[in-house]
Amino acid sequence: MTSPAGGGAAFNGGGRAAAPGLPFAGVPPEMQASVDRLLKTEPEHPEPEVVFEHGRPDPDGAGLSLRRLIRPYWSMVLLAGVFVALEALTLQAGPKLTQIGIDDGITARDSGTLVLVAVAYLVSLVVTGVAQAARVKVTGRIAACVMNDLRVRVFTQLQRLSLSFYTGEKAGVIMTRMTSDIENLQQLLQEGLAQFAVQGLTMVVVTVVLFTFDVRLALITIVMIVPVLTALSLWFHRASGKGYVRVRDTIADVIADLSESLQGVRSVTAHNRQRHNTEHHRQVTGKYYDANVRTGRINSIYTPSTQVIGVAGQLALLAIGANMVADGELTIGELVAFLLSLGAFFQPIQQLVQLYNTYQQGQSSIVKLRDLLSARPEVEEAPGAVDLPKVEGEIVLEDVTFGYEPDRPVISDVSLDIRAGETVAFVGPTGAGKSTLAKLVTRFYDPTAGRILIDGRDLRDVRIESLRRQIGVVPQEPFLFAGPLRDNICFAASDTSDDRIREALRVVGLVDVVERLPDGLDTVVQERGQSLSSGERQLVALARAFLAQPRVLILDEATSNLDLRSESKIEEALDALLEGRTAILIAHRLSTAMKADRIVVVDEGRIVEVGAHDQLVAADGKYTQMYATWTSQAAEAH
Ligand SMILES: Nc1ncnc2c1ncn2[C@@H]1O[C@H](COP(=O)(O)OP(=O)(O)OP(=O)(O)O)[C@@H](O)[C@H]1O
Repeated sequence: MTSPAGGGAAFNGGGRAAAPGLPFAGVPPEMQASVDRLLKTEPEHPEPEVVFEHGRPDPDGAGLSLRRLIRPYWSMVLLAGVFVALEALTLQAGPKLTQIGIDDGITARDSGTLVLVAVAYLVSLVVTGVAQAARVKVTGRIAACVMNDLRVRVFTQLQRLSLSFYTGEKAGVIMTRMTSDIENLQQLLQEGLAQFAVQGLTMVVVTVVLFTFDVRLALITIVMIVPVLTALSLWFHRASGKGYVRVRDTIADVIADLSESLQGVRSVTAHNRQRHNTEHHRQVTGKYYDANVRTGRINSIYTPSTQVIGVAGQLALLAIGANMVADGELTIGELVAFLLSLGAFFQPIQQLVQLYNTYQQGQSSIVKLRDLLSARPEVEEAPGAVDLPKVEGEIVLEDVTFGYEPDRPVISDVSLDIRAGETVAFVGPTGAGKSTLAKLVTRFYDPTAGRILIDGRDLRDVRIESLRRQIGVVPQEPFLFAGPLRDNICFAASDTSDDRIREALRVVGLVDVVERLPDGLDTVVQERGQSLSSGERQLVALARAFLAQPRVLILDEATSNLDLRSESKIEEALDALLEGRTAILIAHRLSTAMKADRIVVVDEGRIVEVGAHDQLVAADGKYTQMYATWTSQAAEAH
């Protein structure tokens, strides 16, 4: 489960000398000893179990709870418990030792006892300090382990969920699950729970100590102070509980707004929306500010009030106790010890109430995370799903109906046979449902009625991974990841040789572009591929598809951002790419559609015409009109 040291493997060169001219090729021998020493001090990083399978949802997502999260680390929890008990006990030795020091040392003029008490006091302080340090270390380790497990689980779940989840939930809100919700839990595990135990135990110990000093004084304390303190604490608990819910909700809004404006930065700049966005963000952060001020105000009332009650109580008890000392019912040492313990009695009450809020925040984060981890992907792999063997590529749609919202179908009763190796173009007006049909074929969504077959097998009966391996998609706006261009090109086939990459570059006409880049294939592409033009990004996506060699290819306006020269340059590449494969082209330009064996005209979610270009032009239907408009526009442009 554990590896010797994080990142150690990269440095275990056994003192190999750096190759000349390559300063970072290895660790220089004179530094190896220091590196080994450093690695020994590195903490062990447990390897979280990474299991990703479409058909295996999070096994414990619906039952997520604090208890289950810490259960794998029970031995560390036990150890922390021992340190907590030790800390709570030794903390309370002080007042008792003070009493002995005063009564048996100072009053009795016994310097030996006084020295002994002083030494014992020192030892108790050292033990408290050591126990505290050990407890913090162990709880810190537990929190780090649990958080690491949880982060991997949440990320794996996010990879598993279907596209519908991402259209229904704001990216920023999903981010808060990974940031503030997990951080809340971290705080709870690292300090909260242990403090809860320390303070709880302290209260019990102090109550017992107060009663052993003097039963009457202890009873007076409980009758006089506890009801007032309880009432105040109940108010605080309710008020701050509400306050923290507001804080949590408003921070989610702040992150959501920030993430959206970062993603839409181009549109914001182009439409001069900066001022509007700044004002909007000010309002959103204003609500967060208000929520924080509110909780601050509640804290500012509670903490000093409890202190005033504490001091008033101590004063009253000092007066009562002084009388008892005068009457000879109590020694001075006992009174001082009682008053000291009284101080330690108020603090845990105050802290416990505040900690309860940390606990509540952690619990509400657990609820949110549980919702996320127990969400079932809308496109779910059937338990008996089988690996799809290498397909010929025949695709059949049988009476397919689908709507993103169940009561608003965007595809109605569509039936279509696409032969293996055939190229079919989907054309039709904006919003007709062309891309939706393509998404159904790749099983990004499942039809609400009807079925889709590939080589005679229902898509729902095959394993999703084996299906997607054989279906390549080149989207209109391909996404490039921050990192070397090479990795982006080999996205679907990571162990591709440089020769194959070069061939792909040549075929799609990217050679010139790569040659112009400062580091060629190793040039680092910025996030989302912002440092490349949109046409170049489309070429990268075509190269990806070329390397993946899928049996079925879906090109969603895949060449729409290329100029005519580039498009004609890759025409041959496209022919090579489509050769022998089943292909679906979603086309706005009829010049692209004309390349297809058959054209499918989609309108308002239905197929209205199917046929070869010449047939459809002659049919005097929807396509004839589209073609007439297109030719007249082309003539005008000419
Ligand atoms: N995620 C979604 N949630 C809800 N409705 C959606 C979603 N995606 C698309 N739609 C709706 O479904 C309908 C079909 O959209 P689709 O993207 O398939 O059209 P299209 O024919 O590909 O259009 P275009 O040519 O403009 O790309 C549209 O009315 C659209 O508003």
